[in-house]
Amino acid sequence: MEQDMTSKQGQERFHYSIDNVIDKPYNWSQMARLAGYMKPYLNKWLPLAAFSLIAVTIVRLGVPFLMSIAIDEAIQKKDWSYLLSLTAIILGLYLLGWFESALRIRWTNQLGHSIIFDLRQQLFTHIQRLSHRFFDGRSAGSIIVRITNDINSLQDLFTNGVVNIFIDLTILIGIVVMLFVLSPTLTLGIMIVLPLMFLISIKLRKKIRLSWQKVRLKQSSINSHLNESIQGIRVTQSFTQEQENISFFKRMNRDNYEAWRAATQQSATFRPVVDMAGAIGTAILIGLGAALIQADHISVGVFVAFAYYLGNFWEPISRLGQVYNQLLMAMASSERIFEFLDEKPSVPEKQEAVELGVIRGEIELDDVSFSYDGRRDVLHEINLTIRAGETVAFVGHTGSGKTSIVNLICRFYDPTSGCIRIDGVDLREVQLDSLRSQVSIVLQDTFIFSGTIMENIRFGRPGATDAEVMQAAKEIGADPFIRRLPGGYDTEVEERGNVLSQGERQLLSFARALLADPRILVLDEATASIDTETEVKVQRALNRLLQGRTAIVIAHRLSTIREVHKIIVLDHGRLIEQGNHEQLMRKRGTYYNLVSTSFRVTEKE
Ligand SMILES: Nc1ncnc2c1ncn2[C@@H]1O[C@H](COP(=O)(O)OP(=O)(O)OP(=O)(O)O)[C@@H](O)[C@H]1O
Repeated sequence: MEQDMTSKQGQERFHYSIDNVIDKPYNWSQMARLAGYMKPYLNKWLPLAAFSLIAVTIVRLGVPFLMSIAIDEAIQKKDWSYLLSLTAIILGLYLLGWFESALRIRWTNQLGHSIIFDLRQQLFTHIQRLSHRFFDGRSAGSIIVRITNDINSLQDLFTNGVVNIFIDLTILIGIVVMLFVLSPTLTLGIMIVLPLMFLISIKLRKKIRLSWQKVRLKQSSINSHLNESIQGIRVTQSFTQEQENISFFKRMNRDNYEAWRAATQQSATFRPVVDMAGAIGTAILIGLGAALIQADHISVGVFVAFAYYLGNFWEPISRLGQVYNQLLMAMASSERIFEFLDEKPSVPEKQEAVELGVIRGEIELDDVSFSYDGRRDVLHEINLTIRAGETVAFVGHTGSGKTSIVNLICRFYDPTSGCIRIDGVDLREVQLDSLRSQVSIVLQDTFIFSGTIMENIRFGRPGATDAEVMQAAKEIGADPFIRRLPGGYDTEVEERGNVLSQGERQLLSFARALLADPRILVLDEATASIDTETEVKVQRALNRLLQGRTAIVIAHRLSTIREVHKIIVLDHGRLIEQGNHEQLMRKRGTYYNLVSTSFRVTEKE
């Protein structure tokens, strides 16, 4: 079932298809897989778990039993020294109970957090390696939700749930056994309420579970929307859509609030059911107990022990209900987490993949066709050779397939048919790292990471020294503007590098690429118009960057195109012309038309 945010007022601008309300309560193989995450910690925690289990059982079962002895054997027989020793033992047991619970809270928390740490790390690591295809189909928000919310919802289970299940079950069984030992008649009398309680609670549980799932879905939508609306805030403001955004958020926020309210209300009905069962049980105890005492079937001590045991009986039942809920929530979350973990990269690395040595940088596309979705081919039988050290420009109308070829050369995707070779080696045969470490991409929209300018350039080669970073910046011509910044190379920039201008960001990304010193460089030239002075700087930097390596430029500026060795003209995914500027101009074909229509506006031919 798809969850979409349909509006109460017609068509919504935003659409989130995120998750489903899962109505199948159990998936044991999944639970076993989840439990597997405890394995590394078992050696360390099992002795503690065993200690906790034994200590809790002794305390919870022992105290009421000793009370009954104290009443029947010491108080009624006025044996004060016996009473004193029993009191001392009871106090000792309470002390043991206190020590156990303090210890348990600490270690179960540690266990839970360790498991959550592992799981989150594993999920993040896995996602880092997934292919572009995975990210094509998902919003960043929905991925973030899984790494945060879904994993958080497992936390409760691992910190309290797992351990409590064992302890509570043991106590429950222990109490029932003790009650039967003390008085089977009274026990049977009291247990009459149990089936009734179970019936009501099973009904309630299902409702409660579904309503909590709904809460989670609403939160996921909120998170996805938050992510999107903050990333897109500039567009929102420039189209003055803030009001619409606010009212959409308000609706989602209200939905979330309502879901919470419903879920907490439903959850709150469970406790009274348990309490009611407790009250009925107590009433039966008093009535039936009094009759049994009168008839000399049980002693007063046994009666008191019963009251104690019963007091301890309902709490674990109520807690088990809670754990059951946690278990179901965890099941829904783990299903989503495992779905990501099971996602295989769509460009798999072969077991026997070879490591590319230092490449010369010759690229060959041999009859390459490609489709993103398996339905529509965006590249058709491309044959192309780029010699080592050559600079090649891809030109063509928007959507003609320029970026797609580049995506294939970096092996973000595999061709549907045909083959791509670098220095004669099929890309499907090589280790991805050894390929990608020698190919750099400079995108139009330079991504700036939070950190200093220095760190941002160093991203190109993490091992580079400060001097090397500065050298790269100098060669590119970024040094003067960096030095003019308030903190120079140590100026902090934020995620999108808002303190920098478009041209400055480009120079920064060139410096980054120069530092990486790749054998193959792919450059998606920025389309945004920049002033002539910056243009000259960028062009000079570009020439420096392209020197001595194979370079592919998705070109948007005539000044760049004229300097390249070869121009490849694409049209609707087909390679239709290639040659240098003069040759293609003379041909008066597509390139000629492209230049006269697209480039003349901004530049003279
Ligand atoms: N991730 C994707 N999933 C599905 N289709 C895609 C994807 N990326 C691009 N396409 C489609 O592939 C075709 C070629 O796109 P491509 O990005 O290669 O064009 P381009 O020549 O680089 O265009 P532009 O100059 O606008 O960047 C387009 O029709 C586009 O709709």
